[in-house]
Amino acid sequence: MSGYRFLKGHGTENDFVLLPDHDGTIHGALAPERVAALCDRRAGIGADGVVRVIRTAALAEHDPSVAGPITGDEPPEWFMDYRNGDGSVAEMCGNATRVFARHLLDEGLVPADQPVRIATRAGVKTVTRDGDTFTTDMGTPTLGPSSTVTVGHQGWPATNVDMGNPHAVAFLDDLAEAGRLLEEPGYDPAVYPQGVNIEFVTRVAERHVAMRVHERGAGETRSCGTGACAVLVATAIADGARSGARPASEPVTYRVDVPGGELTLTWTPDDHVLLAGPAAIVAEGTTDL
Ligand SMILES: N[C@@H](CCC[C@H](N)C(=O)O)C(=O)O
Repeated sequence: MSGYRFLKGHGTENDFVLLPDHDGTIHGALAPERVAALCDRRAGIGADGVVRVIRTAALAEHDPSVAGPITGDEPPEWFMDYRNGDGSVAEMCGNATRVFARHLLDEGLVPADQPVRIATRAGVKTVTRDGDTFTTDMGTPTLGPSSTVTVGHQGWPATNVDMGNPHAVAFLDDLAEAGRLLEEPGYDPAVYPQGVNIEFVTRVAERHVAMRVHERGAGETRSCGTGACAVLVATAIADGARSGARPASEPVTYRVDVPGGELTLTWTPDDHVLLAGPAAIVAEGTTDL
């Protein structure tokens, strides 16, 4: 057998090709064309994004800018090098953190009895496991200026929530209003100069919402973990369950339904967002792509 190793995994059907490249010797700078070829759903393996599993020290050799967000005395050994399906680099992927942690645990690359610390371009994330549920501490959300998002001729006000990557959250009466999302929705490039992930949300019940997402660099996907975090923050503020600015005395928890499953989101009193959900590895093999 020739080629290099890959695994295929998903978190609530947000799917990824994992590339174990521990010392950064196989993929060098990981060309965007290779990422796009792997993610191609007809000519490739098919995925929303690629996750390179690489030692933090090895990636820092190719890309010194990754060292910035990973401060502290003990940087995690493993770096989640995330690329969108179009080959672009993304700072963060919430669903991929769970799949990444599961992979490290499955392969014995981290101790089984401790939380898994992962280095990312958006800082260090810690994942804990309880059976098949993986919970990632996604850190503190940042609110930005509101704007308008559009699909065709229809527009909605959107809450701006940064989870390490940018999000615009729009509330709809019915998720079908967003149409087929075959094209990128409109957004204000002055507010989002690096592009944006756009979430469309509708209320289901108290502390329970459903969402669809159009991801930057991937199109409409079946789930988005950082998007679900942004939805929690926007909804909790809209519901008066939490103020963006004021510390809270109690955690606020929402169920967020995505087309690919269900996520549980908690905004803690100390202003962290916890993302909980499943993570699966479904295949592995080798590829020449
Ligand atoms: N699906 C991910 C987010 C992936 C990156 C995003 N498309 C971006 O460009 O910011 C998630 O689960 O958070």
